[in-house]
Amino acid sequence: MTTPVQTPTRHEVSQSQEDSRLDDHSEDDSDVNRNGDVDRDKQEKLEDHDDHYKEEADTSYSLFSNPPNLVAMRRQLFEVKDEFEMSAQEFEEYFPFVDNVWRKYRIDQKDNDPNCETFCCRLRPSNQHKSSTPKAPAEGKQTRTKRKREEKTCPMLMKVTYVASPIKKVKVTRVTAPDLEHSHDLEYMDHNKRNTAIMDVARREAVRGFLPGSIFWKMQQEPDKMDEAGGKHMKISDVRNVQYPWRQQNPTAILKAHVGYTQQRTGPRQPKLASTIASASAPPTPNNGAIQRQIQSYVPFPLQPPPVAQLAPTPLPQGTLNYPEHAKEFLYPYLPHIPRIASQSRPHITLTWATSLDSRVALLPGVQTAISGPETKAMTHFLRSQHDAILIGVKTAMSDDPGLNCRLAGAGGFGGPDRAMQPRPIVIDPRARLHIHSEMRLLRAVREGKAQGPWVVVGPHIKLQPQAVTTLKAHGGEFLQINEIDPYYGLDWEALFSIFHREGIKSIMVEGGGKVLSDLLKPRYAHCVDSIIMTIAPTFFGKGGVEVAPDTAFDGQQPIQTRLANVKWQPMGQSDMVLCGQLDKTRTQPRLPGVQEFSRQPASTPVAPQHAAPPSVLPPLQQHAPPTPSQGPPAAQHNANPLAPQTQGPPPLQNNASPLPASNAHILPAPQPVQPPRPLAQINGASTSAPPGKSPKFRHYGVPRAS
Ligand SMILES: NC(=O)C1=CN([C@@H]2O[C@H](COP(=O)(O)OP(=O)(O)OC[C@H]3O[C@@H](n4cnc5c(N)ncnc54)[C@H](OP(=O)(O)O)[C@@H]3O)[C@@H](O)[C@H]2O)C=CC1
Ligand SMILES: Nc1nc(O)c(N)c(N[C@@H]2O[C@H](COP(=O)(O)O)[C@@H](O)[C@H]2O)n1
Repeated sequence: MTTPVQTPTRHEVSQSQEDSRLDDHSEDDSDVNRNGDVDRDKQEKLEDHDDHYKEEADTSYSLFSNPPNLVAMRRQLFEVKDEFEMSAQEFEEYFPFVDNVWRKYRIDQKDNDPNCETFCCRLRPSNQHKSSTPKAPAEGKQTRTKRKREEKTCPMLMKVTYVASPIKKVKVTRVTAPDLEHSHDLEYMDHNKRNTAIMDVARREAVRGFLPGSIFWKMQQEPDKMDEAGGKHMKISDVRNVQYPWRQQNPTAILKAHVGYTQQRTGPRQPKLASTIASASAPPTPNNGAIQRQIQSYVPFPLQPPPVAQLAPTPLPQGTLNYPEHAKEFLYPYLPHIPRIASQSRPHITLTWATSLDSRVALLPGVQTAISGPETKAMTHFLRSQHDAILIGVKTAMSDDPGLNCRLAGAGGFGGPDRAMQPRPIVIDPRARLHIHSEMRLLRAVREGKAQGPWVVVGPHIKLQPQAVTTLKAHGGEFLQINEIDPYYGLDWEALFSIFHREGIKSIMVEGGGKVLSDLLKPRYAHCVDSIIMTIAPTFFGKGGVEVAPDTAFDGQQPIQTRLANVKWQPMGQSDMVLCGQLDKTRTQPRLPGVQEFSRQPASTPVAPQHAAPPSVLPPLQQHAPPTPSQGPPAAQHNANPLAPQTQGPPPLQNNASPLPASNAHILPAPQPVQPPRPLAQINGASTSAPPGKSPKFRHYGVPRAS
């Protein structure tokens, strides 16, 4: 028998937290050049940088202390074929490995023998009344078990009799008839519920302040021990659950990583990048089990819906959407690209929303407003299927009561396998204002098997309602209490994204609302944002609508614009336009080239002094050379509506692997003959033709008003 691992004392825990804080060195993505290659110099610097990660000094120990013959003992305690005896100490050691199979069975008081305990299989139907609201799952149990349990029942009973002899021992006897078996195997129970012993392995590390991702990774380093202990189906969310009470007590603790975990995160920077990625799709080999599992857990949902043949023949729910194959090509360059994600320590971020022409996402605050037509709506659901998570602000959650799931044919709950293609909804709710109740659409969708449990991100020192915690957890959701929300400065998005990345979220689709999008459009977050996909509808909402607009930013004293690069436009449906692009991270153009062209002031023109732009604002004109015609795709591609019936095959596509066009030149009208520049005064509206002595009442643009 092995010695149980000592749980560290409170003092040891806090000491080790103090000793070993994990500095987060999120890299920006500029080390990956346009061809997707990692820049060598930058790579070397980053590798040096990584040496400064503070990890636990020695984490080379094993997390497991499995007793001998564990596989056989678990089997014996599961089947209870014949009566057998073991020492009471042994029973106490082995039983926690099978308590996901057995629970205590209440028998009548009169039959109660104080030396006997009866256990029934956890699938034995209970006589107690079942409440309609789901209960919080026991630690380590997956909520989806609930549905399976309703399908499967098992009558098995066993009895444990304590015998007082020189050494205390137990007699384990089957109560049910000898020919009666469990209606399921042991693996079925391991799949549905974790046993206490395997959860204790995670718990011991959790209370030492390790990151859930790191604990999970460390456990997977010993896959055989994990399997023999019944942990084959363990998930990172189990580790998070087991750490939850400790996190509540230690809200300010900065979690640390095991040696090797951070290297694993940054693994692709190491020379074996190509083979590591290749192994994600290779069949498992006997000696790469640990790596295989790890990579599988990081691979986002399948990028394509499963082939139709795999879909269940049952009728699809009402509202199931389809997005045609040929229309997807246009979006691919802007979607998460697994090898690229693997080379960065933050998730791929796509900002995507539907907007009016005056940049509003809703007619009024709190009013959910349909903007997208049916085709662009289906596109949104395709985008959802391509990301690990969807993120929204709490006001969107409160006003829209959204489902935030993927309703495309082939997604989990829409003809596809369990939760396939379903992203994790994430709500930013610093003050825990969202009322969590079982009838909200986010949770209803989970119960219907059509969504993942949502994560609600709250700020530090928030007292959570126990009922809200219970309800959320019962639906596979989580409250994530994080320090990266400051009540004054707001959220540190970069830090938050890096946390998500460590929690296994490798791509996030940010849907809104106005506040969240405006925040992420600020130049200071440009390095976190990979793509922008907007649906623009030909409508104005007016100034009372919910606006998406970053604050005006300055570079020194100069105002700077937030400009998109690598832009593609695509008409879609009756009247929508989809715009894809990336935030221009170079910020070399303080003004639109056209404005500079018009603003150039001929020496002879008199200019009203109050409207003259300070010359220093204007960089030299030649910096803005017009894009060469070869930079844009042919105009025909731009005009093709991908959702129009396909008569001659799909529209011409861009090669995903090639760099995106560097400008939006292809959407501009054909070049006009060059006109001599007009005087600045006309453009700025300081009409030089106002009657002498009178200042102009209105500003006029274009042709000066006749006096
Ligand atoms: N057309 C479209 O595509 C979409 C439209 N919408 C619409 O947008 C509207 C909601 O937008 P809006 O009112 O701007 O609200 P948001 O949904 O952006 O939520 C804003 C709230 O989220 C929290 N939050 C967001 N960002 C931060 C941050 N950086 N730091 C700290 N807290 C943050 C704050 O919560 P707290 O106040 O508690 O501090 C804040 O008030 C709805 O009407 C919805 O219908 C939404 C999504 C998409
Ligand atoms: N793509 C798009 N077009 C619109 O017209 C919209 N109003 C939105 N809104 C976003 O979608 C959420 C609703 O999602 P469910 O359909 O309930 O799953 C809403 O909350 C906004 O985030 N999007």
